[in-house]
Formats: sequence, C-alpha cells, structure tokens
Amino acid sequence: MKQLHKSSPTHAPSPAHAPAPKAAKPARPGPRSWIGYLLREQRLLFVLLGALIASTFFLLRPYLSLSPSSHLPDARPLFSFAARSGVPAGFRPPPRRVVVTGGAGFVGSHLVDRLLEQGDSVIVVDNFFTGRKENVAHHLRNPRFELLRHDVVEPILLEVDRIYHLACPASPVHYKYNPIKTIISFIPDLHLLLYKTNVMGTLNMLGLAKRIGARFLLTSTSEVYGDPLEHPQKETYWGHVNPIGVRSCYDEGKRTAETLTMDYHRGGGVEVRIARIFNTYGPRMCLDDGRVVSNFVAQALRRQPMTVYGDGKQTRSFQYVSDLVVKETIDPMATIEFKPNTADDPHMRKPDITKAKQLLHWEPKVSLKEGLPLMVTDFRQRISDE
Ligand SMILES: O=C(O)[C@H]1O[C@H](OP(=O)(O)OP(=O)(O)OC[C@H]2O[C@@H](n3ccc(=O)[nH]c3=O)[C@H](O)[C@@H]2O)[C@H](O)[C@@H](O)[C@@H]1O
Repeated sequence: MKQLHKSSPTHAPSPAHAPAPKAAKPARPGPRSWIGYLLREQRLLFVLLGALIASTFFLLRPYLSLSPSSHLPDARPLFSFAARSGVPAGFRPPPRRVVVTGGAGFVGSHLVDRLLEQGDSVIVVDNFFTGRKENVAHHLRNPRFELLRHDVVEPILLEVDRIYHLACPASPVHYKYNPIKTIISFIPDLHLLLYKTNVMGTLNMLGLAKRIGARFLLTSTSEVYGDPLEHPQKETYWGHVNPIGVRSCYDEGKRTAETLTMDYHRGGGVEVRIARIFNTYGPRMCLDDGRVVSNFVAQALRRQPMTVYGDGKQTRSFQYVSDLVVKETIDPMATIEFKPNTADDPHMRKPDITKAKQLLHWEPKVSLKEGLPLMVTDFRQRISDE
C-alpha cells in the first residue's frame, strides 16, 4: 500500500518533452514550514501573548461586568435573601393586591405585616371567630390595607393577584369545642344548608382564584399526617389519620382542602401552593388558645400550674425543651399538673425539611430560646391588661 502513494522518479518527463515552464506555485506549507513560520520574527511570542490575554479576559469577565447584579461568579450564592424566600438579594417584588383570609388571626396578622412591609395592598377577610381586630389595628390607617368581616363559607368577589387562604380555627381547643364549626357551618338564612369551613371556604376561594386568575396558597397543617407512623415526616408521607376521631374534623377537613387545591390546579389550571404548617408559637396567639406553648406561657404568667396532658412524652417540632425554657423564662417556681390526654393526640411530630432547604432555601432561624421571650413579653402585657 505504501508503494501506491510513492511517486516514481522514472516517470518524470525528460527536459526535451517538458512543457513551457509555468509560473511557480508557492509550495503549500507543511508542518515543518508552519513551525518555521512561527519561529521567525518572534511570531510565537505574539501568539502566546494573545492566548494569555484572551484567557485572562475570560477568567476575569464575571468580575469586570458593569452590571452590579452580575458581578458574582457562579460558585457564590446568588440568592442571599433566598434563605427565606428564594427571591434574589436586592430584588423587591412588584406591589401586588393580596387577600388574606384569616388575616386577623395569629399567623395571618404576621403575614399581613410582612406583605404591607413589602409594598403590597392587602385585604383581610376574617369572621373574627378566632381572629382579633387588635392583631391588625396598627394597619387601619394604612391606605393599602382593608379589613372585611366576612365568613369564607360564603362566596366573595374581589379583584386580587394573590389569595392566601388561612381562615380556619387551628387549635384543638377551638375545633374540639366547636367541631361542627370547623368542618360544617350552619347558615341560618339558607335554612338548614350546611357549609363546611374547610371544604366550602376553600372551594369558594379556589373558585375566586380560578375566576380572576389569582395565585392561591392554602395553609394546611402537620395534622394531615395524623398520628404519624413515619418519623420525621416527609412531604411524600400520606399520613395516619383516624377518620372518625375527635380530631378528624380538622385533619380530614384540611386533607380535603388539599385535595380540592390540587384538583383546581390539575383541572382548572389554577396556580397553587400548599404549606403544611407545624406547631407555631409567638406573639398574638390567643391567650386561651389551648395549644401547649400558649397554655404554658399564660399559665406561668398567671401563676397557675402548667398542664401536661398524658404522660408528657409526646413530641413536637419544638420538643419538650419548651417546658424547661418556659419555667426558666417566667417562673422557676412554676408547678406542673398532669391531666389525661385527648384521643388521637399525635405521639410524635417533626418535619423533614430537607426538600424545603434544597428547593426553597428555607430553614427556621429563630430558636425557641430567642422566640419565646418575644411571646412572653406580648402575653405579659395582655394578661396585665385583663
Ligand atoms: O400549633 C400548631 O401548629 C398545631 O397545633 C395543634 O396541634 P397539636 O400538636 O395538638 O398542638 P398542641 O395543642 O399545642 O399540643 C401539643 C402537645 O402538647 C400537649 N399539651 C397541650 C396543651 C397543654 O396545656 N398541655 C399539653 O401537654 C398536647 O396533648 C400535645 O401532645 C393543631 O391541631 C394544629 O393544627 C396546629 O398546626
């Protein structure tokens, strides 16, 4: 094979038969002549210098950009605010019109503070069953704030961009005291027609969201896991709820609300969010809310024994360190009274927040030791006003 590509000197034309000489073509440079070309007149030096300048430019480009928001290299966190909400640092969302159902309640009123603070216009819809006007009284003069007394079991038409649907009594005391109210509401003017707060209220607000194209957030609860068999609880866990137990009006009500929310998303194209809120405590909780942290704080401030239901071995997100901290913070002499526990009380509850950390860059920031004194200050003030 090699022979076939070799030109033989025996085939070279003799000078006598040679055609007239053509203008000599410049020989195509082979690898050797390229090297020779580069080595001549310090051309190699210029090539290397050019490569150095180009690579320096590309390496430094992220730092040299004139845009202040793009000066960080990829490896650095671009979302300093993302630890809380996934919004880039320095980015302020455009003002929105928002309705918060249950906005005069404990969690709702804190949400309203935050929304107004970021420039949104807020309409609070509350029937004041567990919410209090005092929780939002500081906004009454704000032109971007409106307060409506309305029960979400009845339809309402509002023009908003976002619906935060929080309305529902969340303490076992409230929903055990009035279980019919939690899941079924009696509307006298519609004669024996039963409405369900979680079902009808959520349906009404989802219907509104679909009609006006608003984004919808349902605040659900850790109670959808019931007395969980999986610990800690992941978003994928389906729960262990007693459907005929004393807590089921709340647990099943919220589970149905979640179902409706996803059905409106899948079938109606509504953009939705579901947040399963675990045991929350803080200022503006009802003094006699009945939940463990508010009970202990109020009881300690009133110098009453702190009531422990059952054997006191149940756990929640804040664990039983709360007993100790409350005692230390308010009254080291506080006594403890053991009482029988209620049926179906979850034995242990703790969220698995791996996904929230990964996707939302969210994790709790305030420890019980930091947060509890803020709640105690608020409770002390309100109890002294009694
Ligand atoms: O705070 C919350 O976020 C949750 O509160 C309740 O859920 P639960 O875990 O039963 O809350 P608590 O009433 O505070 O009870 C926690 C544990 O403390 C016990 N407890 C409560 C009150 C008390 O005075 N003493 C006491 O030992 C309860 O038996 C229970 O085991 C609601 O059902 C949830 O919807 C809500 O999400």
